[in-house]
Amino acid sequence: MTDTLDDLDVEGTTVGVRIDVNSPIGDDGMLADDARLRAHVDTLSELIERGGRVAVLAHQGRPGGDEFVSLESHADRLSELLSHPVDYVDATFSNAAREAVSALENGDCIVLENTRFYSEEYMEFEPERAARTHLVQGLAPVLDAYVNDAFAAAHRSQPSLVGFPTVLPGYAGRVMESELDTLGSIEETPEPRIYVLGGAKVPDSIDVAWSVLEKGLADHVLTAGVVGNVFLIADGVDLGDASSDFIYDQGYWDEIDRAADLLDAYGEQVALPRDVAVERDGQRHEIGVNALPPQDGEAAMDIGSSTLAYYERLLEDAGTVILNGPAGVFEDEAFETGTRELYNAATAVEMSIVGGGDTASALRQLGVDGFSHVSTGGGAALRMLTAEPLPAVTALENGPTQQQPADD
Ligand SMILES: Nc1ncnc2c1ncn2[C@@H]1O[C@H](COP(=O)(O)OP(=O)(O)OP(=O)(O)O)[C@@H](O)[C@H]1O
Ligand SMILES: O=C(O)[C@H](O)COP(=O)(O)O
Repeated sequence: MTDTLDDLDVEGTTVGVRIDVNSPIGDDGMLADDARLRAHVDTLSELIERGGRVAVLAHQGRPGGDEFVSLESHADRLSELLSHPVDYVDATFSNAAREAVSALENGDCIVLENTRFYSEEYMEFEPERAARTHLVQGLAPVLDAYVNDAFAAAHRSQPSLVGFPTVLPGYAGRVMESELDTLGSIEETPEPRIYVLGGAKVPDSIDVAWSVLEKGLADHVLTAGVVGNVFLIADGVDLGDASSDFIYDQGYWDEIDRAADLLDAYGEQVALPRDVAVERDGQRHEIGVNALPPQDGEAAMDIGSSTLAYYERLLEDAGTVILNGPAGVFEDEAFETGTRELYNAATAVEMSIVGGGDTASALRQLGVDGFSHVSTGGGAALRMLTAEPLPAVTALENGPTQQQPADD
């Protein structure tokens, strides 16, 4: 169990708060979607209202990527969402950062620079080593406590996530607390338990499928999206050149053998699409698996209505459903049906849990809601849903094992 904000004496305490606001960025280099910022409003408002001195730490994008930008527009948007001034400081652990943090008064909030502007932050370390990085050694001396609210990054063993709680008392923020409460007790959720694996991250999904079937966590795994296409090919279905080329181009060709091995081991429990939707004459056209391959150039873009009916029947008996990844190319109106209908059917299950950032935005776009829990995390949620520990949570649970570096 980790301590939470209920265990922290906030007033007058200088708190480093790690949040996950890794978001889509527009062509102008500015924040294009604020969903992840909204998620942290409760934690930050509570710390501000309780008189904390709040220094926010977060990453944005990956080095070299288009979304690797500063957190200045995030700070502006946070200020609007919190209805409270939030200053931006373009430093993370230098003298300038330390001075800004030391100057905080009760109820003040600042956002420090993108942690990944600093190279060690993009590496994974054991917590003790992470605690010796420049970021932690530079900033920890001016902090009294560390709050981790960045559930969506908790599968990364990076300095801002595992280093600070190794030298400072650590607490789970409200997002982290709610995610751990729901996803941490997956073994106790009502059975039968069904995992629906769609989307495009085929290797991750196959890892999850193996893990939950081996551990006896899943009664059934339903496949959809690119994941479903890979399983169909593994089952000997000819999906045609367009879908096969797509899978090959994504570097997922070897996954077909892994999917085939999984079908050999757990075929009874793994459900495959019975039909797919392609684009023909500018319209959605459904083809039964027995009538495949499609015509030249046609790709399987969604699951079809027979698959939906089949999956809906399986979901009727489920106690818990865990879903990750859209069932098709939901961005295209002709191929959003599978995702909308399947996820709608899932909301009727006693316990319905959704993981994945793209999935959450697909559901917002399609207007589907009513789930028991929509996770803020993609990779982190998947890892928890297979009952695997998250390094950042383990570091919080273990508590400080090293002395806080001194401010000299
Ligand atoms: N049949 C298909 N062919 C091609 N692309 C597909 C197909 N089905 C789904 N997709 C694509 O999968 C993408 C989303 O998959 P992804 O695995 O990234 O979702 P996610 O797990 O919610 O994401 P994350 O956790 O990274 O936020 C969408 O862009 C969608 O268009
Ligand atoms: O968006 C995410 O899944 C988290 O912020 C982690 O980002 P990363 O995959 O770049 O480490």
